[in-house]
Amino acid sequence: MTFEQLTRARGLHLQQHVDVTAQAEWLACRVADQLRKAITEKGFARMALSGGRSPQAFLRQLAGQSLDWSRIGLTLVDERWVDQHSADSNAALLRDALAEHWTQLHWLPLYRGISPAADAEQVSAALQAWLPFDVVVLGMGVDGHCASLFADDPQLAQWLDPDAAPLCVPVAANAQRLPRLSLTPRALVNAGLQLLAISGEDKRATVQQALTGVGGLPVAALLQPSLTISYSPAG
Ligand SMILES: O=C1O[C@H](COP(=O)(O)O)[C@@H](O)[C@H](O)[C@H]1O
Repeated sequence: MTFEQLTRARGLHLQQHVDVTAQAEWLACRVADQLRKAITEKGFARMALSGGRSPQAFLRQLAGQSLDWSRIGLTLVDERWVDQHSADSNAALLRDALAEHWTQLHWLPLYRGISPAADAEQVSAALQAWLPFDVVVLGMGVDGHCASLFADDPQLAQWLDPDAAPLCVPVAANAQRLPRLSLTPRALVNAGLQLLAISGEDKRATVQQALTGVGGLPVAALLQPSLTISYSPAG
């Protein structure tokens, strides 16, 4: 089956873009519309965004949207356990991209500087009052990790449990990566708007593999029928 056929068969939506610029514009408009809708209906909106290298163009476009930022709560789907001065901080990526709105919006940090386990507990408690999110924008590594849910994490099965997983979990360091904090599918599914933004043939091949159920890829746990996959060829 082709990628298009597979996504359709699994009940997912697929939005394809001619390039990363068109993708960033579409994502920003779609996210802004959903935030406005939530603000109109409830008086506030809450969203969780991804870090990494991919979201920069989307975040720049989002910063240019006309929104009442004082009614928007923002957090991350994952974070390296580093403070916001580190080049590895996902919080710094969002803060820099949304600098003009930062003092208005309500920021819920994942990193709190106590310990990964204690920080995850604090975030899980805080998220109780935030869920379900109005908007979740996921990214994905070419290895199929999503948020900071990694295939080689010995605790992955625990973190993917849709009923019993904590909302935010500490992800242990290994030779390849720093300690991290990650939201789990229990926190990330059921959002009003759920997007997975990927770019490039290699990431598309990874999602295709996850859709066929091969390889135990963490992203597979998030490929729910309410999800829209936004795809562009690499820029
Ligand atoms: O580690 C991470 O990687 C993924 C993908 O990042 P990218 O650099 O390939 O865009 C990202 O979604 C996640 O938030 C980040 O912490």
